[in-house]
Amino acid sequence: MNASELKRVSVILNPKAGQGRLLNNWNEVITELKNGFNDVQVYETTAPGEGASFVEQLHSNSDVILAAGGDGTVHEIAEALLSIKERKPAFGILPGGTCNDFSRALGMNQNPVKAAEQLSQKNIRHIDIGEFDGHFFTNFWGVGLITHVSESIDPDTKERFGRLSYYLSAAKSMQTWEPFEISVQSEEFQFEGKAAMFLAVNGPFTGGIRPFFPDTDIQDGKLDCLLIEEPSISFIWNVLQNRLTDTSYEGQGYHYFQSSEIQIKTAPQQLIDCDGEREQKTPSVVTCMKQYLSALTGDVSF
Ligand SMILES: Nc1ncnc2c1ncn2[C@@H]1O[C@H](COP(=O)(O)OP(=O)(O)OP(=O)(O)O)[C@@H](O)[C@H]1O
Repeated sequence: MNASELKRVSVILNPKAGQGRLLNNWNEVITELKNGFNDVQVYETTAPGEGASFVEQLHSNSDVILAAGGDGTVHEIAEALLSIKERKPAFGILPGGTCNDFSRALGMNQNPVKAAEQLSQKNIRHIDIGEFDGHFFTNFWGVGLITHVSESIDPDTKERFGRLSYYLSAAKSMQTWEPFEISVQSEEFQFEGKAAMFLAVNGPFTGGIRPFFPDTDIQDGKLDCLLIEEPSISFIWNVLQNRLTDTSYEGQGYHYFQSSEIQIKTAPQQLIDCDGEREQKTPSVVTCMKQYLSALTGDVSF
């Protein structure tokens, strides 16, 4: 698929995402998109799951499908698109939620009008996608502390404090976390023991910040993985200083590695957090599907 073939765009809009943030300048967003594409159609969702149904209806008549909303909308639409067996339209994001982690990974401007301008440039890249047990993820797969953090975010706090609510919830979860037994098996790294969290990421942003995984590459066919045995203040300090991949910190309760396939077993069974959605449980085999999706990207060096 090359840029000149991208003419028909279907925009799937969650008008409720980020308290309707995208609607503030929606006419300008559409004007920008029409500068780049011949045919721009908008479909508004009215309930969870409708984004996926739109993808099923629209994919054969669209060159590009844009997810307009937050990370939940992005996950739903990307997963539906990735499940299509035939030719897949290209994927793009108009960021409209709280963290917009995967849109940041694709280099999208967080101002929706500017993001529409970037999309109209038709800068197409083939990007990696995560897969586990028949499901897809664009940004991350995790168990342990990360699941507790997203589960304990209070919707009112999220509405008032936005991204800060993730850190407030993380601080709360740090006091109540419980270790679990984990077995991590991959070609590059093996571990058996107690842990607080295991995370495998495709994009570098988690909770809207980059320091967790400064060096990720979403075209290298590998996931960046982090195993934390016991979270500590010194660990958080390392994270905030952007030094997580510095191997001299190995042995201080965390392990960082890259891999394209990881087998994870836990006891007791753990709820998986996948791009912020929490439905499946361990055990799992998590893999990276190299350059599996054509995506419209913004200003980012790959
Ligand atoms: N009209 C709608 N009303 C309510 N929920 C919807 C609607 N359309 C889509 N949804 C669902 O809302 C969920 C959350 O959406 P999304 O993550 O985009 O917004 P958000 O929660 O405001 O953003 P963020 O996750 O970044 O905070 C998605 O799972 C989506 O399926």
